[in-house]
Amino acid sequence: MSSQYPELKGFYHLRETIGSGGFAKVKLAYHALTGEKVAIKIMDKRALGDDLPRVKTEIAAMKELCQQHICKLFQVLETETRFYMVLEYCPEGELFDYIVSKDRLDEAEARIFFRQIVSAVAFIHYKGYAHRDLKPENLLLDEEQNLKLIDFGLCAKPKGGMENHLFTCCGSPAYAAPELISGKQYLGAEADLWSMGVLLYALLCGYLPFDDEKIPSLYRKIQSGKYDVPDWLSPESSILIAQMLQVDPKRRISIQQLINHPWLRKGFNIPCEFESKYKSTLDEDCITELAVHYGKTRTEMEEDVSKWTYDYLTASYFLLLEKKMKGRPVRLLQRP
Ligand SMILES: [NH3+]CCCOc1cc(-c2cn[nH]c2)ccc1C(=O)Nc1ccccc1
Repeated sequence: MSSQYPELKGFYHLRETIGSGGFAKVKLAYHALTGEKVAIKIMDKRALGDDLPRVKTEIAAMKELCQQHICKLFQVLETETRFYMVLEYCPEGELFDYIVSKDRLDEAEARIFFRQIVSAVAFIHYKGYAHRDLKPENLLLDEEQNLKLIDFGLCAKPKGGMENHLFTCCGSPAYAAPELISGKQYLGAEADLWSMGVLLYALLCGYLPFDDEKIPSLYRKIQSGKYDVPDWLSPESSILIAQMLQVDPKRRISIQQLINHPWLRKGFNIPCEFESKYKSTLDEDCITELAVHYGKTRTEMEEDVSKWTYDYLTASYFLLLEKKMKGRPVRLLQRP
């Protein structure tokens, strides 16, 4: 296997393919130095064709977006023919499959997931990004059933901030906002809020609010803003969904209002926190373990790690930190 991916030899032990979408293949792998599992997204440059800029967009975004509900990027490798992105492993798969397996979620369970989705989206908006492809296939579950947002290939960081308009029509039709599919200019944050309304509906109902095999009739349904309200939806759930699925983006609820919404606070009584739980200071135990392994002083190791080059050292630091956050020993497997 590694002969096919010589660049990974000695650094990662590749295992089975765990996902593939279009131009990318995602494989389970073990990070050799820590023994931690990772997901490696492998993209062939030739197969990417015009989609090559999407990879650059995704890499640049994921380097900036370190948060507990965003799939963590650990390392980037580029060769003549390929890109590799070493990512946080989410063993419980897509939220999409979880919803299908349960038909639909009850309000309490939907609320736990939706708070995590709001946390991730509020964070990327705060950092000046719009995701633009929010859907259950792009929300993965880690071993503690926490959601991790993936696929920033279509995200946008409008120049001059989130108040500036976007033009590209993109994302998955069933989750796309009316203003986005009507070819008008739109605000990324407002389009993401619509997609989150479709997501919440899918969590609570187990099917989509707007659906049709033919794209033109799907678009008409979206632009009508009319959808079925099943009798199992509580009045509070229906009100929140209606506030998000407002055809006029100016009447649509904002992320700031959503964070404090009574439906989201029910049973929690605290707003959705979206600040990153990742500390900006370096963890001493991880630095010490790496310094010993590489035969450097702690100061030298702090300088090297602080460059955040997203090479094997960056991955080793983050994965040691993951071990620590999961209460495992902060130890590298191979001692010098
Ligand atoms: N719908 C998800 C299919 C698997 O894709 C991934 C899985 C993981 C993953 C799995 N475990 N941990 C992380 C991390 C990233 C991706 C991903 O970005 N896939 C993708 C996105 C756009 C185009 C092509 C592929």
